Amino acid sequence: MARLLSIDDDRSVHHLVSRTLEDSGVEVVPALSAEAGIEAVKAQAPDVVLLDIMLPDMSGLDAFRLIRQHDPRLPVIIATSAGSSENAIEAMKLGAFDYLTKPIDVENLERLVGHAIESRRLASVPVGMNNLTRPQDRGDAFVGRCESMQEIFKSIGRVAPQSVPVLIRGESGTGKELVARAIYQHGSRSDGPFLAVNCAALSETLLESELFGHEKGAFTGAQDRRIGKFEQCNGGTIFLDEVGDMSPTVQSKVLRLLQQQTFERVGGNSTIKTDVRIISATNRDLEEMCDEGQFRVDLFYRLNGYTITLPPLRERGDDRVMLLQHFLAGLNKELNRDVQGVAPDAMQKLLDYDWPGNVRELQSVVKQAMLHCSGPVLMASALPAELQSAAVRPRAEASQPSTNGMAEKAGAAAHASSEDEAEDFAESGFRDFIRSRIAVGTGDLYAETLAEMEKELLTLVLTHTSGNQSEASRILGITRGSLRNKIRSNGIVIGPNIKVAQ
Ligand SMILES: Nc1ncnc2c1ncn2[C@@H]1O[C@H](COP(=O)(O)OP(=O)(O)OP(=O)(O)O)[C@@H](O)[C@H]1O
Repeated sequence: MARLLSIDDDRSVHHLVSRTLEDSGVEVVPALSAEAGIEAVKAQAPDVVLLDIMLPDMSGLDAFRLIRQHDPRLPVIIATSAGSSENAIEAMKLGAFDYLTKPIDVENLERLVGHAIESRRLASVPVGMNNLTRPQDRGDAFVGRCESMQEIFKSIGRVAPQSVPVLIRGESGTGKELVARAIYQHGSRSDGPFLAVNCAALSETLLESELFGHEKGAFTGAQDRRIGKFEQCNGGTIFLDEVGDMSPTVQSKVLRLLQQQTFERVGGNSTIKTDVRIISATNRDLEEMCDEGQFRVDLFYRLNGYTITLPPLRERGDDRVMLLQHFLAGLNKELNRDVQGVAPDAMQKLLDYDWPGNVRELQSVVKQAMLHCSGPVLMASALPAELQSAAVRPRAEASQPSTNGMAEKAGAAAHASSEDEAEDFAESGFRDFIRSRIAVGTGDLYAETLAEMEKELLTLVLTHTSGNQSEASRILGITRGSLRNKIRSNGIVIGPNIKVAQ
């Protein structure tokens, strides 16, 4: 659960903030003075601070400086009354996350707190580049053992300590944001801020103002001066995601910033200097965009001080099985489940699929499948429709996992179809099934046997009760709801004959 520390001498503000954030699952810790707030920063490890600029015992700006000394990455949102926005702007220049004017607009508060918590995650949750699946570890594991991912990890290590701009390329969902965070965390600016901006998520005007700030009255709705991310991020690292989506105006301002580290706020005359490292990412073909005049060639070369290109998931061989196990372990914890393995036919479908959405899609498929199946084994019938209908690629073309380590389990499973196994199990019985799986070199026998036993058990009992589910649930000693889920997840069809759908 995320935690917000609200530092304000007005109790009604704490009340309002708690009520507003109740449904977002954010815990609110109140502090009535700057001193109490600074103590709470140390003792309670909040993820975000809402700091009133007018406090009884200290100026908000001084309190902000002390908070920064303790935790330079903690996002602080300044709350200011109308007329005292100059102080808030000053705090923004010093690196505050954003500011709100009182009376607090609850929608704005909710939005800003959401952004701040996400920003805290990006900057502070460590990205562990190791091959071990240890869901108990704090942080996000960056899983990859195949050669191309090992090269990526080396590249991150090589480029992180230098201040050169890095361009991260790769299809959607391949882990570009993880790479950006790893570069920041392993770099020489890791004590400075890390701010991420998605260039595709904002209109041209809003993106320009988000990056460079604006002066009061620069455009309709610009009621106050606003400090942009480049100014706020002085001394830090900025992550420009979807950089191919910047308009020509923004492109030329970013180019100048890269060349001279200077810019002007929108509607402003004074030139501002900033020292920011730029990491950018895209899944677009920037060379083609340059050829077509949609992206500035000089900007492309500037951003591209060093390139890291992530391979698509379908080309990562054994890593697919490792990632699958990694997500299963994490989701078991998150969903309070105990799924221990993947049925052979489900594994085959997972390996045959092309994964256009890459690692993000795999993560979401595993979650959906876990929500659909109730047993200890992830069954093929629980997989979403796109995997059920995916054309099976010829084995020689598909990048199949090798037959050692984790992948052996899936590799072995690939040698026998689910129908063969079901028949084996029914006709030759339990022992023969186990012997035959050992003979083909399985490394996942526990899960395979439980999966087959569950299908067999349900089919036999439902046949005995002629499809009567109340009677079957009584015999099995499980609730009717649980039986219904198991029937669905095992693909059991109740008709004149009780059978497992093929
Ligand atoms: N190698 C990996 N190990 C563990 N998790 C990964 C790996 N690669 C990606 N992920 C996870 O997959 C999800 C998508 O990754 P990420 O957001 O970094 O991709 P992206 O390339 O930036 O996507 P997009 O192009 O859509 O912005 C995240 O939840 C991330 O933690």
